Amino acid sequence: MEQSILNSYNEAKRLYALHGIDVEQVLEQLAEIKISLHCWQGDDVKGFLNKDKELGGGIAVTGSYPGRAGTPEELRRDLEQALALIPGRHKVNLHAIYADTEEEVELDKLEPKHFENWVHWAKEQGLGLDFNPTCFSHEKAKDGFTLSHPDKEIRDFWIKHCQASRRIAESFGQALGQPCVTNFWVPDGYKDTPVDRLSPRVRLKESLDEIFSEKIDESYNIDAVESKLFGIGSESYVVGSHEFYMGYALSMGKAVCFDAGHFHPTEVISNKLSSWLMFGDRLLLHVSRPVRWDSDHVVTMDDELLEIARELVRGQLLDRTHIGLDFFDGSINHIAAWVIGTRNTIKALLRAMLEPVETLKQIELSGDYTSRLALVEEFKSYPFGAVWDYYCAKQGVPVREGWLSEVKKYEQEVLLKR
Ligand SMILES: C[C@H](O)[C@H](O)[C@@H](O)C(=O)CO
Ligand SMILES: [Mn+2]
Repeated sequence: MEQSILNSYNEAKRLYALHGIDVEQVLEQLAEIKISLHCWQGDDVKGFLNKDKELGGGIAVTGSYPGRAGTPEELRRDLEQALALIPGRHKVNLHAIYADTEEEVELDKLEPKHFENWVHWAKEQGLGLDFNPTCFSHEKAKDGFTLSHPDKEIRDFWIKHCQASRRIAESFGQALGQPCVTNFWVPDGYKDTPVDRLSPRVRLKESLDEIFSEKIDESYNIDAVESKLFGIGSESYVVGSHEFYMGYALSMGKAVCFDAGHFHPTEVISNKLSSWLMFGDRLLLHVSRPVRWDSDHVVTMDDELLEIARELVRGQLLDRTHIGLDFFDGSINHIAAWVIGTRNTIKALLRAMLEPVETLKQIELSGDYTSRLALVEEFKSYPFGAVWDYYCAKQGVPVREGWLSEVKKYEQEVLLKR
């Protein structure tokens, strides 16, 4: 390790120690946190089943940056490249449409065997896997409804797909010795104001009940449900609203997935986590960045990211939280997007861990809001960057922007030749 990195780290360690913060211990804790890298950033949410299908479900990718992965091998190689530039050991989050198979298989007929290559790879790389049924970009979802569709035949197709997805997830958990988190998100909703808001919700609940009726050991698979305020084409009404899934998850013992882009523009998920975890057992995060709408921009070190990290750290909620990413930007290098978003998420957690939480809580309790504001603001310029640099070097990944030249090299040697 470069001497200058070590010197800066030692000085930072001394400053943090003055506030009772044990930096070595913080770094040990940080190394335990897994971030789930969403595979769909690598190919603009195309997938490998039904490749020719348009992206549906009211989500959109803009940009046509060259080099996106076109095969499972390319996607794995790209993920390896990204992971080599990110400190720590993490997970990869797959959608059902990323099945790696030569077979022409419908979504309701998917089996663990269609994901065997992913499992072998994950084992070899020491990664965990998470999973999602893909209830969009499909003929049977083209009118905007899936699990709450009025037509029972269509509903049954999606129920079977979700049941198949849970079995695949269970096989991941069994093979990899760590639970797979399966997230259920459906786009169902109306563009314009509906007359009947209740019936689709009754149908969605019934479908979910059927999907979850099969008992699966939570040491292999953990179910999460993801709400949304609106999507393209479902501006006026989404069946799986926040209130719907809060109620469903609480009554059924499921996790809630909070996507940072799925609420009103002035609403933040950081303010919701502690409330949920008072009543629910665990949560899933979709760390994303909405710009004016659910635009799924790459995660930056903005106030909300830091506030999410602080909530998890200050409330000791990390043990009950699964952290996943959910952004897709087709206008920049696909691997750089992963690296920027994931490094920022880890860095935000580190920053939050390097705050004098207990002192701040005491100050707040005593009513000394002047000191609270003063300390919080001063800590924003404490030398967390020196600790981050040391952590990256210790974990064997590039320090500071050193990763960028590696991505550019990979772009020249691999991506631009696709
Ligand atoms: C591809 C993901 O499942 C999707 O982004 C979902 O999680 C979501 O956030 C939809 O807006
Ligand atoms: Mn999401």
